[in-house]
Amino acid sequence: MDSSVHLDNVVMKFGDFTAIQQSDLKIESGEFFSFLGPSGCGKTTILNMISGFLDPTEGAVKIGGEDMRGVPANKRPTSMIFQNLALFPLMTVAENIEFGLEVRGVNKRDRKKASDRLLELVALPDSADKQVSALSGGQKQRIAIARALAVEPRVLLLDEPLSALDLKLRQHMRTELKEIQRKTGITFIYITHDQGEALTMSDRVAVMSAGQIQQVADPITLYREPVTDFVASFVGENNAFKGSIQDINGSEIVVDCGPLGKLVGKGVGALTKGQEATLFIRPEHISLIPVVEGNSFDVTIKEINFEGAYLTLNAETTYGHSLAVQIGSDQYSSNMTPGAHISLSYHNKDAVVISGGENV
Ligand SMILES: Nc1ncnc2c1ncn2[C@@H]1O[C@H](COP(=O)(O)OP(=O)(O)OP(=O)(O)O)[C@@H](O)[C@H]1O
Repeated sequence: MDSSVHLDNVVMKFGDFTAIQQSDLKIESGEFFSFLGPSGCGKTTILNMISGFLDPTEGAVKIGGEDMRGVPANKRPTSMIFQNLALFPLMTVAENIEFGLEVRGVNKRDRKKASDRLLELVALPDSADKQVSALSGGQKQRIAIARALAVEPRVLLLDEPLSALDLKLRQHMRTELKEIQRKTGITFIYITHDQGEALTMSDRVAVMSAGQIQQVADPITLYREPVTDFVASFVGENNAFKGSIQDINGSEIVVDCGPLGKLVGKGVGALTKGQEATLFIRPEHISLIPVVEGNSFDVTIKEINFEGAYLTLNAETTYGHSLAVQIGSDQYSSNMTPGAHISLSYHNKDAVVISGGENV
């Protein structure tokens, strides 16, 4: 069955305010897809357009190729899991799961069959008769998933469903959610401001900022090849050096970073000489060992933290630019203390140069 979701040139306006700028995006059938972005960027608005709680001002949402204009929320092949889960506290687990089926007139035997199957799927086979109030946070989470799946949606919409859980449980539930998605083959559309969640679970992620989709890619591509300065600074940690493009040699871009000197990186998108640009280097790509003539800078160590396999350094260049560095513990030497001066370096291929830099 086609469970793809197409945002066909949708725009969402609230009065004069454009919450979602024109977006065209196809989410494939059976994909685990996330919208990632800071608070207020429009994630919930996108989810509400898909579920039918909001009608796009322009364009259309298509599910399985079918135009959803005029189809009310309760008639769409979607199910939603909310941040607060919205379980019925005075009902048993089975009653919660079966609720949607009961509303649809499904008989008791088939309802029980469905809830038994779903409790098996979410690894809580013996809890049908338990009261919801007696469950732990993680168990409630799984029941919310089972309840949402009971009505056999083609698309499951998840609105930051892990945000109320503690860190350890949240990390565990990521694996579980991914596993449930794999077993059911349903399209999962997940919204979050937590990049760890988006990157670990998703096949693809759309990074959003101020109502605009900035980049759609698989997690590794997003991390390694960000196409906008917003994505480069929002996804993972990054060091940003603003400057202007001095030279272009094929894909290698020389950025004049003022007093810091000339730094070289791989160009992303169309770039021209003289243009303002930002060069990004990940903390783990900065080395203590001189790797390339020219790509180096002298810093003062401000803080050093031992994290086991690696060390993190907070450093500052002579010109007051702060820098995050991550190095293997094997590179540690006893003279690396706060106040010490060291030289850092990186490979050209590990830095990316992106036009602009207003978000940095
Ligand atoms: N009904 C509405 N009327 C007017 N403005 C709205 C309405 N709903 C959302 N907005 C605005 O649209 C923008 C996007 O909101 P949305 O809730 O989609 O963001 P979000 O990324 O989900 O944020 P959060 O992570 O904080 O939930 C915000 O500026 C919000 O104030």
